[in-house]
Amino acid sequence: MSLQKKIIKLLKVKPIIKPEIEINNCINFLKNYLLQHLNLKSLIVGISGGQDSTLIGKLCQITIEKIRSETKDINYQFIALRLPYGIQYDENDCKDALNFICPDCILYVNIKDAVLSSEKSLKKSGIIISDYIKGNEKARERMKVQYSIAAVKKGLVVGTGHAAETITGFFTKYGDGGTDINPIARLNKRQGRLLLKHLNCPKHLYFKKPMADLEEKNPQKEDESVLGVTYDIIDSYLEGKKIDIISKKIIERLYLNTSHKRHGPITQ
Ligand SMILES: Nc1ncnc2c1ncn2[C@@H]1O[C@H](COP(=O)(O)OP(=O)(O)OC[C@H]2O[C@@H]([n+]3cccc(C(=O)O)c3)[C@H](O)[C@@H]2O)[C@@H](O)[C@H]1O
Ligand SMILES: Nc1ncnc2c1ncn2[C@@H]1O[C@H](COP(=O)(O)OP(=O)(O)OP(=O)(O)O)[C@@H](O)[C@H]1O
Ligand SMILES: [Mg+2]
Repeated sequence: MSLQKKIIKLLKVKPIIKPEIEINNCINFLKNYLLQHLNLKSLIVGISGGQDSTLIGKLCQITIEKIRSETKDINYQFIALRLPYGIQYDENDCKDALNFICPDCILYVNIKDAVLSSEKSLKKSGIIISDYIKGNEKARERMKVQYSIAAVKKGLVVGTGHAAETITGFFTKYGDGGTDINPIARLNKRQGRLLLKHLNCPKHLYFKKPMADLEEKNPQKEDESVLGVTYDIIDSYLEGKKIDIISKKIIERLYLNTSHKRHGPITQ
């Protein structure tokens, strides 16, 4: 079996999807998990103003509304987290995403002081972190805040990771990769876009160029410029299509180099 076929099988990506079916699949997946674990009462997602968190935020809000209506238990809630590092460049997109999602609750925690404090403490021990490493610290600080809130609010941290990120390892280990449940893991980037379109999301949110926006020296750097390959090509690869040989090599190298990110800690 070719590596492409193995990856597709492992990540469970379908070549063609029906958005309404995938939306219901995600909602039922989240709903069933919550109803099987009655100690959990909330879903928690960091909302960045980007495509993935807009989709997951909307799916979580719909799920919670459904559970509330079926169980008559008003304690179930969706908590959208604003987690900027200082001032966010795409603040307006974030507001638009929240208007689209209409979350039960919005909490705002600025992660800048915590990240700077961590950088300062490391410096005192002689460890100087680069702008790139500091970017990963931001992602881990966001993870930490989400888990603090989950602990207080009986929550489940919902991940926004999808197959185009998983295959390339394009996430911070134990940062945005550190979550409890990932409803869109089997979708690629353009399939996520299809779901948002079906949910009547404002176009500018799902046509926005994907960006991690973690580096201070390169604000709003597009993911594709870091990856060296476009999401469109990654998506085609994941759908089993034939792509050009250079892109295939880039994707498969990224996949093989990041295998440690797709499982738990290495044991003997
Ligand atoms: N072979 C190996 N076996 C086991 N563990 C290994 C390992 N190699 C490194 N490691 C560990 O992994 C660490 C490196 O992993 P990590 O800390 O993740 O760091 P790294 O993979 O270098 O950086 C994360 C990348 O994801 C991008 N990102 C982050 C967040 C969000 C998004 C987004 O748009 O979605 C993208 C970010 O821009 C960056 O390019 C090492 O410090 C080491 O501890
Ligand atoms: N400023 C932020 N505020 C809150 N959460 C954030 C912020 N930045 C990143 N996150 C969280 O980290 C996740 C990973 O970031 P990522 O950039 O992959 O996704 P996105 O911004 O939702 O979509 P896109 O990939 O299209 O930019 C986000 O989905 C979100 O949950
Ligand atoms: Mg983003």
